[in-house]
Amino acid sequence: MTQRFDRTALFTLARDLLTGAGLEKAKADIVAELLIQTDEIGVTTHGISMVPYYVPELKAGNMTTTGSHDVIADNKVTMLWDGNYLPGHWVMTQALETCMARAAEFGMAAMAIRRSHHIGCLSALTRIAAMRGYVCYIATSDPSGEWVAPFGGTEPLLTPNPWAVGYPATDHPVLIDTCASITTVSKVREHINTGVPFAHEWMLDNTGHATTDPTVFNTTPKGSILPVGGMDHGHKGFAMGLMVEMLTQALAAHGRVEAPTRWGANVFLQVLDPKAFGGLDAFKAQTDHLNAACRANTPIDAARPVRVPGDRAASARAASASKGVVVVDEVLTRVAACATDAGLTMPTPLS
Ligand SMILES: NC(=O)c1ccc[n+]([C@@H]2O[C@H](COP(=O)([O-])OP(=O)(O)OC[C@H]3O[C@@H](n4cnc5c(N)ncnc54)[C@H](O)[C@@H]3O)[C@@H](O)[C@H]2O)c1
Ligand SMILES: O=C(O)C[C@H](O)C(=O)O
Repeated sequence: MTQRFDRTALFTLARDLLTGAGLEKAKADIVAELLIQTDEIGVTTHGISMVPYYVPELKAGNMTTTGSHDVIADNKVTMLWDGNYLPGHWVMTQALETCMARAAEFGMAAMAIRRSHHIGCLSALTRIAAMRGYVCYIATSDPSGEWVAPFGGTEPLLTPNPWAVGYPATDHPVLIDTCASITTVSKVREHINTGVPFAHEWMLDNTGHATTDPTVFNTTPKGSILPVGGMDHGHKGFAMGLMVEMLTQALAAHGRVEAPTRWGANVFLQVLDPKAFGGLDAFKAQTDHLNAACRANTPIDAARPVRVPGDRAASARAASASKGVVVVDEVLTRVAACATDAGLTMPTPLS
């Protein structure tokens, strides 16, 4: 079940919950704005859903409430930052602005970031650069997290390790955003909270059997999420997961070697300026052509035409603007409990 809410009311609630837990207002404005934009593009697991997870982090001092990142290295086109466990959405807005400015000057820029806090939905971030005419790649891992076993193994060792590419097209950006595992930790938590098994065998129990049961996360020893490709060709998801850990931790010279125990995010960000290659118009001519050919492809099921990544985000944004922002019941229950704890009133649903 879902309900729709006014975006300003949801933004205000998210911002007030974050400032109430100690985050300085300028940063809370940015985090809350990006969380609501995430809900607006239909990624309900990583929108306002994250606030009840961030609040205890802020209160415990695990998510830093004030201050800035440190620049560890700056070679103009390549950079390394330390995020000091500041809110990932804030760190990423600073990193994106820096990389877009460098890409405008040099054609491309890449940055590794160590010790940010969680950066949320990657396509909400790549979309910022794609809307401004850039190609943007973002990958993230958490060197303190162990949720996904290497293919052929049974012990969780990696994180879901999402990577995303956003790039311009005429109608709306293409937003590819996918984990190296079949699903996310947040989705597993949602299924545990609602008691609903997965429709397919997306999990691996601690004896190496594929299962629909999300609660294998809670066994001792712990089960895990299967890599993309599952039991059949999970070597592909494992390969993607290794790539993301390398880009985000080896380039950041910080990762599992240091064995951090604090929830965090290492990031790799790359921005390319099509103007420094064949030009933005020529770029869009190619992406528009391929997108149109994909959408025109004869579908297996006429009721489910081919969609290009980013199409659903665009239609969800349009529906959010006209009808309000969707919040799923599982999220609403946790956000309402968080609001009650903070002495805040929940907004009234629109429908
Ligand atoms: N910050 C973090 O640590 C972290 C970790 C894991 C995931 N996440 C976020 O969680 C979100 C969900 O990740 P996910 O891997 O479950 O994504 P997903 O499986 O829902 O989608 C993966 C990709 O497939 C596309 N897609 C989905 N259905 C499609 C269809 N029928 N046709 C064409 N394209 C389709 C989506 O647009 C997306 O590009 C992402 O936004 C990700 O950034 C964040
Ligand atoms: O929530 C996390 O701990 C990581 C990530 O956002 C996920 O959902 O997998």
